[in-house]
Amino acid sequence: MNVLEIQHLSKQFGSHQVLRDLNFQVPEHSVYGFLGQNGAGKTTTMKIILGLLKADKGEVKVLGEPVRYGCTKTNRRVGYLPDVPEFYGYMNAEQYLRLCGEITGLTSKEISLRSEELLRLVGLSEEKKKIRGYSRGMKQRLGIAQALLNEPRLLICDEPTSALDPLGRKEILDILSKVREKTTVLFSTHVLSDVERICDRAAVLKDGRLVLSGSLEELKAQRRKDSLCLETGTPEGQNLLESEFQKKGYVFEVEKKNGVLIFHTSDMARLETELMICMTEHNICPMKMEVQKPTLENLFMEVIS
Ligand SMILES: Nc1ncnc2c1ncn2[C@@H]1O[C@H](COP(=O)(O)OP(=O)(O)OP(=O)(O)O)[C@@H](O)[C@H]1O
Repeated sequence: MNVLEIQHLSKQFGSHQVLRDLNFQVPEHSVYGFLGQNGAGKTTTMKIILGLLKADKGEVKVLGEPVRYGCTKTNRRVGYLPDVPEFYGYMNAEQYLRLCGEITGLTSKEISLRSEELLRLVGLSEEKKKIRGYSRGMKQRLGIAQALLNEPRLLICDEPTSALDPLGRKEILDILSKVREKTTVLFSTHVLSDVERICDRAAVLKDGRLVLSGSLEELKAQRRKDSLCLETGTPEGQNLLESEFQKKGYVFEVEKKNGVLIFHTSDMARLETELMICMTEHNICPMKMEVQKPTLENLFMEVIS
């Protein structure tokens, strides 16, 4: 089942077309990475999902129910962590969650039980100090606890790891990874390693268009360009291999970088076998041979540039 469905979504600010015919679905219990450079339209999309901005065209459905601008009905099932969450600094975490619980109509007992569980989840159960003394990472963790208080079916986090140090980033990613058992997570980021670490699906937004979307495996397979780096003893050997293998149908490209040949291929096994045969026949001695798998980073650079 899809927790979130976005169809033909478009949005313009003045003459600036920010979103152009966006289509994607977020399946239940997935951790979905929403990637894009600064200004790509990630926050705009999230605000439309939350009914905080009006779309010009298209439809957004949360759990099968259409989202309407200004009508927060679907938000009863959605938790939201903005990029810079704001709190009452004079409260401690427990007091703050109690206030949020009371506003959302939870009973006192429900608030106590859920706050205890959530503060444990985000590593703040022993933290008694006022929120004004919190680090950025602690505030993000408290923001996640707050967003989960109402047991949402969809948790939306806007760049939850940006501006955090590696430890803070890891803590947030571990939490998001853990909560997928209970909810579905959509989070925006421009940090690819975050996506590779915890997401099962991702979409890449560029100039308001989705240039890629799917499971991480599907994404990598779409642009599968395994490559093989080869160092040989002599420039003559290199030149021969370069010209021989450029002609092969299963080799997209042969690059030469700092004395290393890089073969981009659709058939790694065949490339390895035929390279070995060719090198043996021409007495070319391989110094180093290394297969490089496509990473999300390479793929992102490919579609963004
Ligand atoms: N209310 C608004 N009025 C006019 N332009 C806006 C408004 N909100 C956003 N924009 C513009 O829309 C574009 C997309 O902004 P958005 O905040 O959605 O991008 P983003 O992908 O979240 O970027 P970032 O990573 O920097 O947060 C930007 O060029 C931004 O300046």
